[in-house]
Amino acid sequence: MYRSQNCFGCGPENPMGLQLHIEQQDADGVITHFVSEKKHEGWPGIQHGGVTSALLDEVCGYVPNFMGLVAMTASLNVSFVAPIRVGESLKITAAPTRITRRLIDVQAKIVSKEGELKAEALAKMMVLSEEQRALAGLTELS
Ligand SMILES: CCCCCCCC(=O)SCCNC(=O)CCNC(=O)[C@H](O)C(C)(C)COP(=O)(O)OP(=O)(O)OC[C@H]1O[C@@H](n2cnc3c(N)ncnc32)[C@H](O)[C@@H]1OP(=O)(O)O
Repeated sequence: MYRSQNCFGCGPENPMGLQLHIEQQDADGVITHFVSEKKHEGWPGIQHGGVTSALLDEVCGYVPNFMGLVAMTASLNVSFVAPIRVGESLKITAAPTRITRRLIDVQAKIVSKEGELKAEALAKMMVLSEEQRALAGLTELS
């Protein structure tokens, strides 16, 4: 399990970030909660799609992270199913659908408090080799 204090998604020291607190839900799944604020707006009153994508990306990143693996998002395919209103409380989950040595496929979802599906994503998380970790400058993680 690795932490990055300044991570845009989960870093507690990033004042511009989403400051998500992500927990392990079961063996491999993860969960977090988020309330959309005015600063996350795109169209008036509606959460920006980039914020939605960042929420999904972050929970996908925590699936390999909880497995003790350093991985990066190789691809993220997002479906924006229904508008997310400013002020809405959201539940965000992710779980692996396929695990191989180098690639972990992850499915993530955002649902409202009432259980309405708002967005979903399929991500391919690439487990970094030692060489790729060094190239990315990620050898000193703790
Ligand atoms: C605690 C903090 C949590 C943080 C969560 C946030 C997560 C993020 O947002 S990470 C940031 C965004 N992502 C990035 O910046 C990644 C940028 N991309 C890269 O660094 C590289 O493209 C990387 C590492 C993904 C893949 O590197 P590359 O050298 O192409 O991989 P390589 O080792 O050669 O490929 C391995 C296999 O994967 C396949 N592959 C590579 N990319 C992809 C892809 N996008 N989709 C599918 N397959 C892929 C290759 O074809 C290859 O297959 P095979 O072995 O059958 O030939």
